Amino acid sequence: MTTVRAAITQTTWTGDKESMLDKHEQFARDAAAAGAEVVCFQELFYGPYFGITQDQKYYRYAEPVDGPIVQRFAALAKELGLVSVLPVYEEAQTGVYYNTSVLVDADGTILGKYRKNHIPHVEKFWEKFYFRPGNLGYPVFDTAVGKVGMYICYDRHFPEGWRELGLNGAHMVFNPNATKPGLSNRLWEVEGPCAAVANGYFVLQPNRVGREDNEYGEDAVTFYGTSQVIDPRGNHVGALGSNEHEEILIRDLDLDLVQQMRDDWQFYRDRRPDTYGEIVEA
Ligand SMILES: NC(=O)NCCC(=O)O
Repeated sequence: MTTVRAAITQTTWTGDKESMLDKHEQFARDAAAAGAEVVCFQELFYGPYFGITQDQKYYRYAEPVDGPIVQRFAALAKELGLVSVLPVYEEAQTGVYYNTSVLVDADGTILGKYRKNHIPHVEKFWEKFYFRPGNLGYPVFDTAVGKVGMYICYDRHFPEGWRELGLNGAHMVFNPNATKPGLSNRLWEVEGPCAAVANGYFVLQPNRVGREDNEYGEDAVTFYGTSQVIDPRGNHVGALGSNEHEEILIRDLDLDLVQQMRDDWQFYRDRRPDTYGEIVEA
């Protein structure tokens, strides 16, 4: 059996970037001490979820992917031998911003990045003010823990991207989130398991938790946590995260399940791309 010990974290905004960075460094250290080989943080992990409002001041949270934040956590990944998925606010060039996850291997090498392709612009998720849609497709990377893909929050409503990640060879997909009560609750329950079974891979979904009180006053929202890890048969691996508290979820992934599920259900054989032409018409 090939087992990977994975960690995902759910945290609450402290009110400042430096303490968020320190908190996540400690979480990575705690995860590694518990034997984790890979960690994924929540969406835009070191900032508030500023999509609640449209305010230029939040552009200052962006930095290049070779900037100090990624450098710090790449050095930490190397020190801890921990594959790390780092959801950051990327400034690609002056005034060009993406919602990005950077993937760092266990030796500290920056393997690449995924840029969120589907950008929401609905009540309190005003992301088109902050991000260009991604332009890097759906890459999958060979890491020390296996074949890793990434997909970010609102992306999860789009089965097409999940499928691309499967076709590109993913055995585990990390899907960092910032979602809150309301329309998304039921979707949160079904989308991860559906993606896992349809594509025969593990889905790992950290979500923010708690109220971002100190940031938006009366407009503040409460994120519901309940981070989850789902196996290729659609079952939860361990319990969901708390819906109130910060937490590190540490879960053992039996990677043999990927092949077993794909052998039992021949979805890759039986899919009919020749009948799906309309999907790729704009
Ligand atoms: N962060 C983000 O994309 N939120 C959109 C709401 C959702 O998809 O749950």
